[in-house]
Amino acid sequence: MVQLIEVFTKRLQAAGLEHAAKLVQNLSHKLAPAAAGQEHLGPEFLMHIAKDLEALRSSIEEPADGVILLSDQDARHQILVLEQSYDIVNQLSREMGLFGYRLRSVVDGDGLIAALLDYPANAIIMDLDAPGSAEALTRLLVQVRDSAGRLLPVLGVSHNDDFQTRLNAVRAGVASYLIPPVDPHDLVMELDLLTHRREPDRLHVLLVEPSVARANNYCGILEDGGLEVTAVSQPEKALTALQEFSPDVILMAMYLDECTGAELARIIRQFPIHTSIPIVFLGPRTAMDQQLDAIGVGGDDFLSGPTHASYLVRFVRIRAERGRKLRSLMLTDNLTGLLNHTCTKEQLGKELARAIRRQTPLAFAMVDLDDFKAVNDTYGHPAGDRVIKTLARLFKQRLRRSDYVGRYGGEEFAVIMPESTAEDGKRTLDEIRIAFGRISQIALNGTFQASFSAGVAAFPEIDDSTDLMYWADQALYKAKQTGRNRIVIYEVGASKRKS
Ligand SMILES: Nc1nc2c(ncn2[C@@H]2O[C@H](COP(=O)(O)OP(=O)(O)OP(=O)(O)O)[C@@H](O)[C@H]2O)c(=O)[nH]1
Repeated sequence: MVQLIEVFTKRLQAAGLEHAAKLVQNLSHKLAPAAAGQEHLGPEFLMHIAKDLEALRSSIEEPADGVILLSDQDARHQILVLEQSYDIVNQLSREMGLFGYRLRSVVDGDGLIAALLDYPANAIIMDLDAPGSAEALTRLLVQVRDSAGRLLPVLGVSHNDDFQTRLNAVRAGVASYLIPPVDPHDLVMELDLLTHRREPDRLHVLLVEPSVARANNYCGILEDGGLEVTAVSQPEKALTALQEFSPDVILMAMYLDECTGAELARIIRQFPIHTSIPIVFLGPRTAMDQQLDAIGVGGDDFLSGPTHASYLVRFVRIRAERGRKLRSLMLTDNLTGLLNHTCTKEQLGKELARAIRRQTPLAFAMVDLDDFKAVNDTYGHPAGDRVIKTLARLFKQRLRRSDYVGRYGGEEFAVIMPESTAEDGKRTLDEIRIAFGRISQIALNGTFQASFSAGVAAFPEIDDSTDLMYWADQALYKAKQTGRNRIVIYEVGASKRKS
């Protein structure tokens, strides 16, 4: 019997089911005296055994039922957890699973190293007190690095909040340090930061240059320097390119065919969304007066040729980086990092134009947190802010990269889903709604669940962005009227136009 348990435990460990293995061992220790007739098989004892069996059953289930893992995010979302408490692992799996993280747990350092051999983890959460000493922690993390073949971010959890222990952790290479009880939301936030650093997209340059030879020359140099370039020769094409490519900087010839560069700059600056894009004029060294005139009407700088290739690339890169930073400050919401109200509306216009041009569907949704006044009144404004941030994070994780989500108002969001019908949009939002409802929102005076309602409208049924917003809002109103915590599609035929 003892041998049987040992073999079975080893098989469970080999399958990566460390917790199940530990539970089987505990169970066998409890059953041994009963088997030897030294324990009375009363209801209390049997209840204990039943509880252990239930824990064993759930330890081999998927970490969080209903978790929808986005396939392209799987690898980034695999996390190894070194933690001996089954309850803590279970709670983390459940809550973090809602954000798409899949956890595999181990109970000691050896288990951690063994798991790294066949589990492509992207980060480690570990009880820093488990290795026993600072030296053992350092040794373990060196082993981790050797086994993984790369540096994995380690989030440490420790009961010790003193300077020396923190210093030991930093020296061992621990990236984040958390004190229990650990809120799974804090872990998700840390993991998002550590594991979702996206390679920044290449800096994008819009070149407005009527001479084909000069345009080719600039494109060649800038592209060789790692920049992405869209070149147009006519001024009116520049406006369309601006809409479509959102460049980080505009390089513009002083003299264009239909107008001057200064005139085109003035037109560009008439669009509020384009006020932060740096404009650099290209022209001969001699035209000092025109240079100053051009800068006076909204240009940012002047580049007179001929210029050395490496200087040109550095010059443009610096302007583009600054342009991108400014743009992100202007376009995103402080609390959530989502697009702000103005930018969301602009983006809807762009995406709808694209959908009309390509004749592909587009779903648009207005989303509003339910009974949010009561949340603020009962749990306080900071708890309310946290709910807003949690939903924003969930949107970012669950939506595709091609979707856009903006904070439209205080507790109101807008979601743009290109290439999605109203039904597709409803399905996606329903998955997010269900996941959101499962998240425990933690406040100082209690734990609660929050929900949201949404209304969806779509192209081609509706082909105007103001109408899309209006009808999505009407559908949202209906969702609220019919009980909240639901997604309602605007019904075509109810009345197609608002006027
Ligand atoms: N914490 C927090 N609360 C906000 C923020 N913006 C708006 N709110 C609050 O959100 C609440 C919205 O309340 P209502 O418009 O009455 O709607 P509701 O209580 O959510 O009810 P329904 O929308 O009908 O489900 C108000 O109490 C606002 O103060 C914010 O940024 N943070």
